[in-house]
Amino acid sequence: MSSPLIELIGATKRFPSGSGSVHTAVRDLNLTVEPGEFAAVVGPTGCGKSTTLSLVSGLQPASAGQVRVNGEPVTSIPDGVGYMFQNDAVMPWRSVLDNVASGPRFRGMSKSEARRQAADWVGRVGLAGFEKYYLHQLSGGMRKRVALAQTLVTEPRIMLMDEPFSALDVQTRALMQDELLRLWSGSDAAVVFVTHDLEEAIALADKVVVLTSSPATVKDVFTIGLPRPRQVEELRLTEDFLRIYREVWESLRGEVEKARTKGTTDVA
Ligand SMILES: Nc1ncnc2c1ncn2[C@@H]1O[C@H](COP(=O)(O)OP(=O)(O)OP(=O)(O)O)[C@@H](O)[C@H]1O
Repeated sequence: MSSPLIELIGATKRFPSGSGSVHTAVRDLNLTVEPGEFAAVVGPTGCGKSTTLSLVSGLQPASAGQVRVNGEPVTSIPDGVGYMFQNDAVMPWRSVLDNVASGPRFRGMSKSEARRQAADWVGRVGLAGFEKYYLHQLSGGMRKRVALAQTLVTEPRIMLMDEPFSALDVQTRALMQDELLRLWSGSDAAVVFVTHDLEEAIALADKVVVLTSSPATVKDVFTIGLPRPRQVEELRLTEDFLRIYREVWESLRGEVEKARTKGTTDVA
């Protein structure tokens, strides 16, 4: 049997903290993600969600356990990984087109081919006509579309997304969620999507992974059998969605309460 595209086996991450002690951010975490699967990761604030992503991206080596991508141990940033974070990695001094072309250029593609592919993706994210604009001329939602095109233009096999839409207003956020689902559905990419927002997690994902309060380990994994294609705003009103929400929240709530007791003030 072939191994999953992403595999964390007993993954643990410790960071040095003050006075020579060690802080365990992630402990004995097991997780698999298959090609074409959309996994959302939720957990209390500060529990270790971003650290979990950084293990998959190779930005942080595991202190113990194994992290594999495509069956190979992760020792550096694996090929075929695209990122999208809360703060976009867009360059304000470059036009929309050149921002999107920068990834393929960095990977050695000729300027003309990179721009051709970038123009295609700018169109696919709904920004045709804005190729020559600079970032300050765009709304927050449009900048997010640029970031999405930047991520997708390299046709990643794995998309690591860390609260990419959390800075957007509610309506723009829903639009971007739909947009992400539409674009991802045409690919075979595996997605790991970290969010504080349980509704977002359920609306987008095939499975929702609930992490414990710090240190993060997997508490529960919920399969989300809601049919696709999905329109997130309509989906949220359905009985099935609310039933799943109650079920997952039941699991998450205990961890949020534990985190609060430990002194964390924000909620998942
Ligand atoms: N590079 C680092 N060095 C030291 N400690 C770190 C480092 N990165 C993360 N941590 C610690 O690990 C813990 C988990 O952080 P992480 O950012 O993974 O949590 P999170 O669940 O993504 O947080 P949030 O919900 O606020 O986004 C925190 O206590 C954090 O301070």
